[in-house]
Amino acid sequence: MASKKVLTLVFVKEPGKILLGMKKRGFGQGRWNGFGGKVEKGETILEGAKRELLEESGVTANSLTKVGLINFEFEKDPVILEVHIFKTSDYNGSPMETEEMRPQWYTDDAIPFDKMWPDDHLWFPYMFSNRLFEAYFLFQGMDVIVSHWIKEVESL
Ligand SMILES: Cc1cc(-c2ccco2)c2oc(N)nc2c1
Repeated sequence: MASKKVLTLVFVKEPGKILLGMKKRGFGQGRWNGFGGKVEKGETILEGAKRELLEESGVTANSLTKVGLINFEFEKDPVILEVHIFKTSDYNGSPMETEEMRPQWYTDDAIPFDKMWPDDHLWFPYMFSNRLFEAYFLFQGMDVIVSHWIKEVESL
């Protein structure tokens, strides 16, 4: 019986650069990613996204813009990850290292895709060109994408 786990990812943007975090432990450890995690009972997806960004980077988002919605599935695993992706350039605070993440700014033309999840280079162009998207990725283990689709949508 398939079940869903709702997660968030937030990318902080400045003109020409993006804030990424090196995941120091747990799921996705050793990869650069946006900031995020589980949405807890009693909070909205937006509240969860803001909370995880603050917990993981010390940055407070004043507003978030929807970027996309991705469903990730792993072979032989009934739990589908429903990941809601946001970006912000309206925030307070300077990024700081936490137990979970080591933040670092990257210029948009030098994103370390070789040290990120293998799906990122496929949907980052939608984020950078402000095209709302939905996507699905089927993983075999943590490194191999067996199949995927991405489609631009008018609303999420
Ligand atoms: C399978 C997978 C999971 C995540 C994830 C976990 C928590 C939030 O997102 C990813 O994030 C990115 N960029 N690719 C990802 C692939």
